[in-house]
Amino acid sequence: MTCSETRKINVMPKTLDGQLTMEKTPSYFVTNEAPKRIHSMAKDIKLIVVVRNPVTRAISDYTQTLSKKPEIPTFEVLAFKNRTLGLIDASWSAIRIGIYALHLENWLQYFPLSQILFVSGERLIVDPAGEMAKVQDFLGLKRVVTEKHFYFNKTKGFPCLKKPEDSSAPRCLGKSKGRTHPRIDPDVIHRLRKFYKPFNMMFYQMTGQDFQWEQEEGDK
Ligand SMILES: Nc1ncnc2c1ncn2[C@@H]1O[C@H](COP(=O)(O)OS(=O)(=O)O)[C@@H](OP(=O)(O)O)[C@H]1O
Repeated sequence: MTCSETRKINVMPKTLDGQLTMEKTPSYFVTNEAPKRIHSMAKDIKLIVVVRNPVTRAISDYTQTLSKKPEIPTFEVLAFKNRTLGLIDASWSAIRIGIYALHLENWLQYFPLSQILFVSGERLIVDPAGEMAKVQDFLGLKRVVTEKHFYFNKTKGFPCLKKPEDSSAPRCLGKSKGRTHPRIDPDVIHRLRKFYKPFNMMFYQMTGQDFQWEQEEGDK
């Protein structure tokens, strides 16, 4: 266990009877050592993974880095090992993270599929209550969060909470969620879609869920 993981466990509140403790670290899904370590800590843990079209995910990842380091090369430059040959750079983290089948394989060495819930990032935007129903069912909770808790915020362009527990005002996610993505060369998007297709197919087969990423028109 790393120092930061030990620190995390030490600061986490004790779970009392009738309570669930949740912890969110997106990087665990793509960290090789994570499944083994988590399994040795809690074999019956429930795992939730939010996945979205890996092409959009890569662009979103790049957009986030760009906001912190505006001097980085363009997405088109970073995406290729050799653009003329159309050779994608799968070692670039923005691209590697989207090879979901590869990461899942690692988790399935330690956890059965029944302990993992895959939430569609696309459905979460168009039907947040529907996806939240699946989450609550998976966790064995009563469906407390429902349709009536969400509204679509036109300015933000995303669903927001009508009234969170801790305040009387509606609340959307912060400015760093739902940023406008830069325009990416359609040829590059096309090449990336081709690159991900076999991995996506493998992922659908492994999870028994068709996320329909091949049907989408744009990158969103
Ligand atoms: N309700 C709502 N409001 C705002 N944003 C929403 C919402 N639901 C899903 N999303 C999408 O979540 C994306 C950001 O999530 P991240 O994966 O970057 O978050 S985190 O790093 O795991 O904290 C973010 O990606 P970007 O659009 O690229 O910013 C959103 O598309």
